[in-house]
Amino acid sequence: MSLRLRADAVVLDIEGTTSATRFVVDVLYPYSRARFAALLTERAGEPEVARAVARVREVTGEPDADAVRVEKTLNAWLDEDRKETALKTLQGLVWREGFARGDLVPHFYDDVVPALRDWHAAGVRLYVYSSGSVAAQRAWFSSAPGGDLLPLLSGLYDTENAGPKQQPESYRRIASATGVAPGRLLFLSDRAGELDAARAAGWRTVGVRRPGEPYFARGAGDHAEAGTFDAITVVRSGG
Ligand SMILES: CSCCC(=O)C(=O)COP(=O)(O)O
Ligand SMILES: [Mg+2]
Repeated sequence: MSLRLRADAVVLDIEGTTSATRFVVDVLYPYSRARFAALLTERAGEPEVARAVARVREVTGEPDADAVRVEKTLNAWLDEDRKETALKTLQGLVWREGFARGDLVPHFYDDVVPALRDWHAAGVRLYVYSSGSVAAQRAWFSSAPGGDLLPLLSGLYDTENAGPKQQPESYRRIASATGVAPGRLLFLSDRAGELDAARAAGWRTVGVRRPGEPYFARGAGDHAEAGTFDAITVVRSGG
């Protein structure tokens, strides 16, 4: 089924929406898991690492947790696929270097990049809102196989600068930062809980349901649905 929606900006979820969850879980997660010990010991003095470690200790209520204990916590969160901000910050630091070295190449579903180029060419602004950190998002989109996609993007949001993805307040914060009216923002995500929160903030929503994705069977609740990005036509104000 194809959808035609009025919006001035599209906000993209990554995992399960632009890209395969399997790639994130089978490639990115092991890559970070194998490098946490070195990050926590050799780079503990870097402000970003120190801040994230302090947050891990705060969340777990273990103020004296040493590097080994923090690593155990991070790995347990990875096993649960818990979208904890401190975990995402530390993963982002590791992945950024993996992408820069060419160890990692991001995955995008085939329909995604052509649609992003079309929407951008039509004057639709594009943003990202993902649990993956802004550092990870920047590395992800700039290392896209067909060339750097960052010039297409007007802004990047994560759980650090916008807040949790299932809370309407996060979507209000993003709307206000972009200056786009909530009713003109279209959020694409694989998770009904995120779509519900966006709609509660007055946004338009489309559930992206791709066969094989973990949330495919659960459906998108009562949100409009699309199986691929090329099934979505975005029409700007006055268009
Ligand atoms: C390049 S972001 C890596 C993906 C990730 O770690 C993640 O948690 C994505 O979650 P999303 O909110 O995009 O479903
Ligand atoms: Mg997702």
